[in-house]
Amino acid sequence: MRQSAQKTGSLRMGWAEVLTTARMRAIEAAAMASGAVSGAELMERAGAAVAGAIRLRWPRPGRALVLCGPGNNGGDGYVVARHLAQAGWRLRVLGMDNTPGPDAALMKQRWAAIGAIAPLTLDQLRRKPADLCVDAIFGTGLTRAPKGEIAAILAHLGQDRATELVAVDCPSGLCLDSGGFLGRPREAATDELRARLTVAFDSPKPGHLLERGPDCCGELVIADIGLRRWREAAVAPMIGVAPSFDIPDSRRPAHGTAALDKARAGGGHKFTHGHALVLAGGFGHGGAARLAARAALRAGAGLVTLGPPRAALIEHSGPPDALMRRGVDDADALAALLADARISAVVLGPGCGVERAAALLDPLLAAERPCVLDADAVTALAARGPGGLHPACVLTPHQGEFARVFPDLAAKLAETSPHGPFYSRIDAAREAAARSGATLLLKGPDTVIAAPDGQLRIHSAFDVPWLATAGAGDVLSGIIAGLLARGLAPLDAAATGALLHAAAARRFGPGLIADDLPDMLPAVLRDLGA
Ligand SMILES: NC(=O)C1=CN([C@@H]2O[C@H](COP(=O)(O)OP(=O)(O)OC[C@H]3O[C@@H](n4cnc5c(N)ncnc54)[C@H](O)[C@@H]3O)[C@@H](O)[C@H]2O)[C@@H](O)CC1
Ligand SMILES: [K+]
Repeated sequence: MRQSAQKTGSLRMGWAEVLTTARMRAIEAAAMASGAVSGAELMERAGAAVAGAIRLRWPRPGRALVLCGPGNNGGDGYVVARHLAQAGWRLRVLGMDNTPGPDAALMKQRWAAIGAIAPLTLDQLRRKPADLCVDAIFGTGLTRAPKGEIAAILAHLGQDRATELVAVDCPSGLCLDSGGFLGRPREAATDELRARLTVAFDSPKPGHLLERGPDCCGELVIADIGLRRWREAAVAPMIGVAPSFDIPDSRRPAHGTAALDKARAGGGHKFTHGHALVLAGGFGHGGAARLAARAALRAGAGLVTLGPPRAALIEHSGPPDALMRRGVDDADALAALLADARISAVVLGPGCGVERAAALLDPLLAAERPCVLDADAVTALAARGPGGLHPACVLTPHQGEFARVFPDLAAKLAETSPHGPFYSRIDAAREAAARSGATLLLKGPDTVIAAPDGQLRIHSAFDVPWLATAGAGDVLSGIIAGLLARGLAPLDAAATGALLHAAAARRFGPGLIADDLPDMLPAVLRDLGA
């Protein structure tokens, strides 16, 4: 997501609902069935919103080329053309030679009354240069990979970096349920469509936030077209629980901080803020655990104990003095330590060593304590299989670790197909959470967090590429553990943790190293009013 998405009123509140394309269609259908609004009215609002967003960014009218596809996305395009022409733009409209549905047909007719429609062909596209090109070829109705002339047109648009591209709902070909381009490899490609601006309707879709979506949509604007009443009335059976996402720089993410407020309401004693235990590895490998422990302290855990083998205790004698240290040699020692019910969260994995992580996993799981399983603990899980976890476990794999534990799901995630929707990171995280019985946070700039009951959050942080730095994952584990220790539910702890982690990186800026992250947390928490 680029910067000005934050300026749209509906997104400023922070956690927002993300709609799958099926749910979006159901909401539109409910609105139209109510008789309160017609499909044509919705299309007028959608097209007007796109034209308005264009005029805000390019106030001086120029030459615009509008490409209209065979369905309602094309219908929106004809509305955009009409509004831009009325605002003094010089228009060329290329349209598919078909009979669209009644709403799009009406919009085509309304445009035809004031301007020409040339055929949507590569030849026509190349004829005259334009300052701006509006892509209204395909939106949420894309079911299969574009072929033939349309594929050639999209390839041409992908290669043409000189014309500003504005996408209606999405760059055409993008699968809005996954963020991949149908029929193309899942990785970035040099000729993929890169819009400067994408105007989507009512709510973001997963494809705007995942995989190629953020890079290819450019600045994302969510236009309110008056469907909110039906979205809020929509009940779960339509499509299950909708995921949420965070917007960079949002000041007060309602749900995220609500969870923190609740945790803080416990009172002032250090034990009411929980006690996090961070298990560390052998001598010389303690840096990762120290990062996690510092982050757990900064995230507000009342007490944090670092637990290396006794022989490695000496390595941890430096600051912070607020940190407690306790030797944990083996499984028996951990079981004994966890007999203290005041230890309310545990981190296992960062810098731990796979063998030690595997040995400590059994007593940790037996204690049924909220825990974060990261790094070497995830690798250790791969050997024994992901079964037998519990919902208070938060598993935090990056893509590579995910593939070790869930190779079949990772393989599905890498697949491309000519038909949509693609198997998405949402599908993979949800399936992995259900299979393991744990809360799963699949790391990336497009972090997806799934609870075993199907609840989902998306945390989009494409604007902080400098967060991909050694040790940042260890800090994330520590933040989540700190929040778990304070009593947040696993899904809230993981989602709020991802949000605080990215916000800390954003506040620091480029040049960040993982050591800087924990110490940015007080400022971030202050900003959030938490
Ligand atoms: N339904 C509504 O009330 C509203 C819809 N809106 C617009 O409508 C769009 C969805 O409209 P549609 O459902 O008509 O879908 P699209 O306009 O995205 O495209 C669907 C059309 O393309 C065809 N198609 C799909 N894949 C193809 C391929 N690979 N090659 C050739 N043809 C292909 C389909 O058979 C169908 O005719 C949204 O993205 C949005 O832009 C907006 O106007 C808001 C209101
Ligand atoms: K489009």
